[in-house]
Parts: sequence; structure tokens; C-alpha cells
Amino acid sequence: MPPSLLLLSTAVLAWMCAGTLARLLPKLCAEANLCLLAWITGHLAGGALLFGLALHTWTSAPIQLKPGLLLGLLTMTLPPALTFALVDRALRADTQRQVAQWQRDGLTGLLTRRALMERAGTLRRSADGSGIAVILLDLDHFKCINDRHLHSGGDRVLVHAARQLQAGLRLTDLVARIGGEEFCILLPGASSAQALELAERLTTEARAQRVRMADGSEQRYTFSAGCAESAAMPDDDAAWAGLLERADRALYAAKRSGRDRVVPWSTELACTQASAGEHSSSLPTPNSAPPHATGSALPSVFA
Ligand SMILES: Nc1nc2c(ncn2[C@@H]2O[C@H](COP(=O)(O)OP(=O)(O)OP(=O)(O)O)[C@@H](O)[C@H]2O)c(=O)[nH]1
Repeated sequence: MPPSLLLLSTAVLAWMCAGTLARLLPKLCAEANLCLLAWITGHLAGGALLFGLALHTWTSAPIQLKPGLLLGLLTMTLPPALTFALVDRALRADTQRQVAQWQRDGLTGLLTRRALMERAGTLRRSADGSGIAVILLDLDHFKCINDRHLHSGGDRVLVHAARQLQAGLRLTDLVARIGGEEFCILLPGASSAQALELAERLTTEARAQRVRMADGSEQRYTFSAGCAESAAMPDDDAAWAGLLERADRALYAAKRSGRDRVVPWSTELACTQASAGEHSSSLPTPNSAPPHATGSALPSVFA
């Protein structure tokens, strides 16, 4: 076998071995240290081999493909290949971590507002003719909970409330934490009656919850909720914005009328709010989209 072919096949073999090792070894030691070790070993082995070849040339001895030389080739190619595979693996893991970070709220584990936007875009593209309902929920007097139990106590209530919401949904429903103590649920295929029923159930369940706090006391919480539906899947940002604004106006009405209740959106509600000069407050204006939302399905609505 010509030496060049042998070198090539050794390099390929080394690459395959490195790929396998890269999956196994990091479990045993830190990736960064292993990369460094492999890098140094590769250079030392490569240098030693070059020195050996130079020595052969200098002594005019013919180069023969003996096992020693094969081992030298392997040690020269394996460590750099391993290094490359490990760096590649670390980069992939880092990318996956970053994706997970923007998709999941760090505190509650629910979808983030941005991830919900993305999912809504997917729903829009895969629309099968059925509509969608939205429930917006906001914890009542949450500032008082923070004041009483500090921020960490408030966080504990948020986590509990998020779990309670998640537990009450179908697999196809989507729930996100879209603000400090605000949650949004998308119910693909649900009617306004179904959304209202679910919202009533969730707020009733919330009333019965007791969150065990650090000082041993039990903290209650309640939700105000607003819901709205669209008979067809919204097919552009304006339609989504309209649907969410209706749910937000309903939530606003629930807060204004005493909290701890559900208000479905209705045209009468819109008329009442218009005549009273009230406007939605918790959802921002369409032009306040965050920079990262540019070009996505719902850039303006959840901003
Ligand atoms: N613990 C905790 N508090 C948060 C977080 N994000 C926002 N908040 C707090 O949530 C509180 C929201 O207060 P408000 O907007 O006045 O609302 P509220 O007290 O629930 O009153 P209503 O909505 O009118 O019933 C503020 O005190 C924020 O500091 C968070 O991640 N953790």
C-alpha cells in the first residue's frame, strides 16, 4: 500500500475513532481539559514523528511501513481529530443550551413569550380550518405577595401557579409566561365556550391552592383571566394582534370588576370600554416588538 494511501486511511480511521471517543470521554473528564490535553499530545506526537522521519532521512535509512510507523501516524492524527470532534461537540451542546434558554422561562420552565410567538407562527402555517382560543391570566395583587414574602417567595408562587396551569391543559395547548406574573394559553381548535370553561376551571383550582412558603406559612393566590376566540386561525400578525387584544381587554375588565374572575371578550365589552375611554394596558403596542422578534410570526403582539 502506498504511504499516502496509508496516511489517508489512517486519518479516516482516526477521525472515526475520535468521533466515538468524543462521545464517551467527556463523561469521564471535563471537555475543556481533554481538548487541551489532546491538542498538546497531538503536537508532541507530530513533532516526535517529524523528528524521527528527519533522522531517517539524515541517516539515509529506507523508510519502511513497520508497526512503529503506523503507530506514529495514528498518534499524529488521532489527537488533533479528537480535539476537533470535541470542540465541535462542545459547540453543538452550547447551541442547544442557547435554544433551550430562549424557549423556556428560566424560573417556571414554561414557554417564553418569544417561543410562543414561534409556535403561533407554526400553527398559522399548519392551519386546518379550525379556529383558536386564547386565555390571558394575571396573578392578582402579586406585589403584595412579594412584599410579604420577598422576591424569592413571589418566585415560589409563580412556579407553583405555572405548574398548576400546565397540569390543567391538553397536550395540544400551549402555555407561556409572557410577563412577570402574566400567562398566556393558546387553545388550538377550541371554541369560546371551551376556553371560558377551561379558564373558569383554572381560576377555581387556583383558589384552592396553598403554596408552602419558606417560613412555613401557606400562601394563596388567585388569577384574573380574559379570553377570546377566533373562528379561523389568524393568518397574519394583525389578526393575531386583534385576537390577543380582545383577550387583553377582557382581562382588563376582569381586573377592573374585582379580580379573581374570568371575563370573556364580547362586543358589548368593547363598547363599554370605548365609551368609558378605557384601553388595554398589559399588552404592549404593535410597534414595541423586541429586536429578536423581527420577522417572526407574532413580533408585535407579545412585545
Ligand atoms: N417574585 C417575582 N416578582 C416579579 C417577577 N416579575 C415581576 N414581578 C413583580 O410582580 C409585581 C407586579 O405588580 P403589579 O403590576 O402592580 O400587579 P399586581 O400587584 O399583581 O396587581 P394587579 O395585577 O392589579 O392585581 C411587581 O411587584 C413586580 O416586581 C418575578 O419574576 N418574580
